[in-house]
Amino acid sequence: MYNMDEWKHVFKLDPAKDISDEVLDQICESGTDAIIVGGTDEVTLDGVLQLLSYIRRYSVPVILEISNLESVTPGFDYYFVPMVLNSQNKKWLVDKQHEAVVEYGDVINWEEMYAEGYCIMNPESKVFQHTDCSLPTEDEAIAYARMAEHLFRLPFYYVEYSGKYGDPNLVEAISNQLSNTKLIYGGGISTKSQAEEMSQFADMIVVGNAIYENPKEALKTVKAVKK
Ligand SMILES: CC(C)=CCC/C(C)=C/CC/C(C)=C/CC/C(C)=C/CC/C(C)=C/CC/C(C)=C/CC/C(C)=C/COP(=O)(O)OP(=O)(O)O
Ligand SMILES: O=P(O)(O)OC[C@@H](O)CO
Ligand SMILES: [Mg+2]
Repeated sequence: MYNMDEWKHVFKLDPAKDISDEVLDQICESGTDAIIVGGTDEVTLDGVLQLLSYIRRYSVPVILEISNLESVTPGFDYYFVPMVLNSQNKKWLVDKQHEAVVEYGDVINWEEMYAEGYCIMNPESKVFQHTDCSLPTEDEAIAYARMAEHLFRLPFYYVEYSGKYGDPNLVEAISNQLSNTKLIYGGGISTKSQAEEMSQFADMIVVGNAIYENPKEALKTVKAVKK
């Protein structure tokens, strides 16, 4: 339906956070390639449905990044399924996903599902703590990327700095290892120049918190990477 290979910029909206209709309209009309709906905690079915019905008035593709089973609903274009590669607890790597497939395996439309191998690099972030991660060294993060590409053949490897701007040198080093697996970078992008810098290396950049903190600047990140 859509060509994800061409996506360079996505906004991530958190169903647990308040946003005005005005900002939501601007996000949907910004020219971004897609909108991801997702967050770490307090993601409810009500919150997800509210965002979905609003975004659906626009033509922008909309993806649910699944954080819990209770908030999964039909109606999205795609579903991204996180697998946290640097979690110390296999619950966040494979068990939660396995539980979902045991229960709903017969009704899943696999064409809509895309796995994301997450490498979470900010120890201060909620998601790092929630999923019991350990901080990888640069070499270890590169090794996860190699596994994502060559062993697991994942569609996406997600370098996640949630809430903090990350290290462009690491993102560059990781990008040099990936050919088929797409590299997603997210975390702390709040200006045009940060968006430009990370999109030199990542296939797709994700802008989340800046939407809530400084929507005017967040909107400018779209043009910065899509010139
Ligand atoms: C379409 C349909 C109705 C289908 C029915 C069948 C069905 C239910 C299919 C689902 C199949 C499936 C395999 C589901 C997986 C279920 C699941 C619970 C997987 C676990 C995912 C996981 C590891 C979650 C942990 C949290 C996490 C990594 C979330 C990702 C998003 C993320 C990193 C958010 C960061 O949050 P952020 O915004 O930075 O946080 P702040 O609030 O601090 O800003
Ligand atoms: O909220 P920020 O820090 O922009 O991060 C975006 C995204 O990677 C969060 O999952
Ligand atoms: Mg967020």
